[in-house]
Formats: sequence, structure tokens, C-alpha cells
Amino acid sequence: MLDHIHALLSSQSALRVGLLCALILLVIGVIDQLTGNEIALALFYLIPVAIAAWYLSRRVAFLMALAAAIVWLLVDHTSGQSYSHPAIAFWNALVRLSFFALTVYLMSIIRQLLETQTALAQMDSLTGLHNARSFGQASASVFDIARRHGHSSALGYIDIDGFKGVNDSFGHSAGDEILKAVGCALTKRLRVSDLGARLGGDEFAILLPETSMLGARSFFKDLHAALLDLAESNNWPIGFSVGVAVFPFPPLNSDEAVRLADDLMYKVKRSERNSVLFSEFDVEAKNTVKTGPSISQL
Ligand SMILES: Nc1nc2c(ncn2[C@@H]2O[C@H](COP(=O)(O)OP(=O)(O)OP(=O)(O)O)[C@@H](O)[C@H]2O)c(=O)[nH]1
Repeated sequence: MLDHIHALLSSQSALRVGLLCALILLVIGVIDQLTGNEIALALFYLIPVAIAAWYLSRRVAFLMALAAAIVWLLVDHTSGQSYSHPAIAFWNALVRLSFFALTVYLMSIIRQLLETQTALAQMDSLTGLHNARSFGQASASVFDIARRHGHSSALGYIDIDGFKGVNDSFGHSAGDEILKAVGCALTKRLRVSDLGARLGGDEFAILLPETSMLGARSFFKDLHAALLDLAESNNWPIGFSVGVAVFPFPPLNSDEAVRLADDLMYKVKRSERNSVLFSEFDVEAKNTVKTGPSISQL
């Protein structure tokens, strides 16, 4: 139930959430006014404040806290609540405002921490690319959209050749430098809608939505050349074996897509290495390679 509400609120615009908070506050104020002083509704004033703190900016949430304190003060005043001194009503309003403001502050800090932790959990710490788990989730939704619109996508699987040798000869930190530089080279070439990941060790994946064989060839050939330039300019004794699976109709399962691209990459490893192998898969026809010049090399 709470998950449902959270998903619903997350999908709404800030304006809608703000209007909803204002409406909830108004309804609570009216109910508080009608029920009088005997029934405590204090907790309910927190609802619009908490929603604003979680789904809107901190500034808007503080405004909502102020609005909640004012509505409560007005209800107090109009419902005939009497105090031994008129200033007490304002003192109480100030205490409530402080309580609401503290709630906003703490909730926005928790939200920020959660967002940071979520981003870190999805990221490969060395390269800043997606990690394997996050890539699996993100690519599944890319394939979902591609399937809905009948668009082609291309998935490239990149493995560094001779990487173990670099680690063994120059040390683990030299290997890390290479992984970072490769990650950086990939990131530079990705569009906002593309996905790049380090799947583990010296293995990377790139998913290009809305990309046919023609586009995939152009992208991965350029990328391979750029990676070789990078290695050459740094005197790194490495190469790059790349398998690129193009899906005119995307697969139902993103693991399956990765496996197909991985298989192509291994074909390159087993043959001349340090090149790119392309293949087009018609997943609806049980992963058979389509007719035409579907398998090709650089
Ligand atoms: N520096 C560094 N090395 C890593 C990291 N993760 C895995 N490795 C190492 O990467 C190497 C990958 O092994 P392989 O793929 O067999 O190495 P390779 O020499 O490229 O082998 P081929 O792919 O057959 O060319 C192993 O030695 C791992 O220990 C990392 O985060 N940093």
C-alpha cells in the first residue's frame, strides 16, 4: 500500500504534489475546526509536511511547514480556544513551526543520504559506469521500451586482451589506471540514452538504444579505434576483443542479450583477438542469425 502511494507520488510533477499537500492541509484544517479542541489531530498536520519534505524541494517543504503552523494557529483561534495570555497562542504556533521545520530538515537529509547511497550502489566505483546489477535492471527497461516501439538496439561486450599481464608486470594500480581510462573513453562516447557498464574485472558492456546494424558498426568501429589509440599512446600492451549483438526486435531477457554479445566476444578471443565481431539476432526466431551479411568483422 505504502509502496503504491510512493510510486504514485514519485511519478507526479512537483506542482501536483504541492497542490495535493495544500489540499490535504486544508482538509485537515477543516476537520480540526469541525471536531473542536477535544480531539487531537496534531499528527495529521505532519502528513502534508512530510510529503512535501520527501517529494519536493527543501524550500517548498519549509513553506509547507509554515503553512501547516499557520492553519493550526487559525483553527485554534477560530475554534474558541482560550489561553491565560494571548501571546501563548503564538508561542504554541512557534513551537509547532519548529517541530515541522525540524521534520523537514531531518527528512530531507535522510532523502539525500538515500539518493547518494542508491547512486553508489548502482555504480562501479572505479569507472563511474553502471555496475553489473544496475546494468541488468537499466537494460531490461531499455529493451522493454524498444520492444514496445519496435526499435532496434545494439549491445556491445568489450573485454581487454592481455590485461592480466599488465597487472602481473606493472602492478594492480597500473591495471586500475587502465580500467579508469577505458571507462572514461567509453563514457565520453555515450549519448544520454546509452548505457555503459563495467560488468566485472576487465569486461565492459555498452547498450545503444534505437541503433541498427549500420549505427552499431559505425559506433563500435570508432570506439575500438579510439581504445587502440588510447592504449598505443600510453604504451599499454593490451588490445580489445568486442562482440556486438544487434537486436532488430529486442530480447525478452536482458541476461540473454548479454550472453549473446558475450558469446560473440569469445569468438573474437578464440580467433585473432583485438577486433570487433557483429551479429544480428532475430530473437523472435529463437536467436537465429538473420539472413544477409549479419556476421562481420572489423
Ligand atoms: N587492476 C585490477 N585488476 C582487476 C580488477 N578486477 C579484476 N582484475 C584482474 O583482471 C584480470 C582479468 O583476467 P583475464 O580476463 O583472464 O585477463 P586477460 O589477460 O585480459 O585475459 P584475456 O581476456 O584472455 O586476454 C585478472 O587478473 C583479475 O585479477 C580490478 O578492479 N583492478
